[in-house]
Amino acid sequence: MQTARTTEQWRELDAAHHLHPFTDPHSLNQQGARVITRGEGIHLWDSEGHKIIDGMAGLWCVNIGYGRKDLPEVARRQMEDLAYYNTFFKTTHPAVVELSHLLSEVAPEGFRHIFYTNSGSESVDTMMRMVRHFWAVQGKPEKKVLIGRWNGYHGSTIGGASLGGMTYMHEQGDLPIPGIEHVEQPWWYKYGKDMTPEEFGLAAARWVEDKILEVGPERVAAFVGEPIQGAGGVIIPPSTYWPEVERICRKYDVLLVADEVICGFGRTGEWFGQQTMGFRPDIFTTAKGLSSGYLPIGAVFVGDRVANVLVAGGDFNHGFTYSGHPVAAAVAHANVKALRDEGIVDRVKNETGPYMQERWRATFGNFDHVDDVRGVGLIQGFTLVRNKATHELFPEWGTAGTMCRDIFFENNLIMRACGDHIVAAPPLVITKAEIDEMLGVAGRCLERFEKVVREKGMA
Ligand SMILES: Cc1ncc(COP(=O)(O)O)c(CNc2cccc(C(=O)O)c2)c1O
Repeated sequence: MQTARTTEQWRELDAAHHLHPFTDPHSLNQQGARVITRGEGIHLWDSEGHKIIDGMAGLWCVNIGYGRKDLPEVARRQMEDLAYYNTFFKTTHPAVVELSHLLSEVAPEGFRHIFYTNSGSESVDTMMRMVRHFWAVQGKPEKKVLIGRWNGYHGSTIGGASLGGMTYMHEQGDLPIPGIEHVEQPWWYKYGKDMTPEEFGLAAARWVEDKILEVGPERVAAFVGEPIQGAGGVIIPPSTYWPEVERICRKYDVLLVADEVICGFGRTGEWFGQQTMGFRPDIFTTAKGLSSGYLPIGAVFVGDRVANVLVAGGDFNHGFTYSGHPVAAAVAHANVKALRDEGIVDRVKNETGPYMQERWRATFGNFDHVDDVRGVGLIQGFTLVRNKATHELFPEWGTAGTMCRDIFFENNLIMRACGDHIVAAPPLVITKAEIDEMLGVAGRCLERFEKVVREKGMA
């Protein structure tokens, strides 16, 4: 529904009536929001007619690309047949049944049960209540502490924000809630420089063991982490980290949870990031790529050990009005089916992912203020540094990142600054030619960024 207005009119109404997430309203209203009106493949258009390369797939979510004609048609048909019915009180409907069956097929072995939500945050909160319920029904109600990582991101609900390790979120709303602990993140570039990455991965995993022993294994319900931290700046742990974390969780009988909201549905070149990073969780949370953002939906994949206890454990008193919403479920089914049947996930693994990683390193590997160039599949990043030789970061964390992000934006390219990490996660349908297009623009933007760094005397 797009009333014909000028950009200025949209901006004025937006400033008057719309509160944006994670935004300083005063600052935004001074410059005015960019009005995005259309999308096609990896490109967006704004109300001024600018064609924009969306190197972030929206918010890490439009895996299948913009402008699909099939998904709106699926939504229309489902809406006409059954726009809504709930899955409480012994009812179900074909859309959520078919989606559940399909998801059990694309999931790693041992995940046959799915609980539905409307977002990643709700998936995380669902998981938090589920793991505590899992131990309580087995007579261990005191086994309820959840361990996350500093600089991990698990959403913006009270539970998800508490489990996440973004301290600037904890400061708003008196978080974290009780029963949440954090360990340091497996960021080799900052914490592991005196070790090989492999040695650091084991050391970082031992932080989890130390915390379990500090809290007491009998009180720890689960350890929760993103296979690769996304919003924290694409922090890719060394290969030894996750297998060692899994070994430690098994040793102390602590459930292992993967938050796959970003890493899921092909982002890393496998269906799920746990497969790329080499570990098997007991539960994993998803959203984003489940529907490619075409409609809000999330899903918690429950492994057999937990599902068997839940199924036998009586009422799990949790759920949402829109859990398994018919239209969202139908669109998610069509989306996942297309990711599979059009070979999109396979192409990320075998063609466009390797190509992106090779071109990403070639494009950013030789700048004076860019280091730790990294990535896998179609999730990648690098860190802006003051001195590459000494690994010295810029003094005011985030200033350089914002400068660089703004230069991308001025050049009609969207990439994210997470502090001084620059990250990208384009739609999975990106072609090799579009990767060349995107990185051509990005490389020129980095040249501009380094010129500004020199002019400002930041080096
Ligand atoms: C790992 C993870 N877990 C949970 C959530 C929460 O999902 P919802 O937003 O749907 O409730 C996320 C979301 N990740 C997210 C959301 C919004 C912005 C950015 C960013 O990188 O700027 C990242 C996420 O990345």
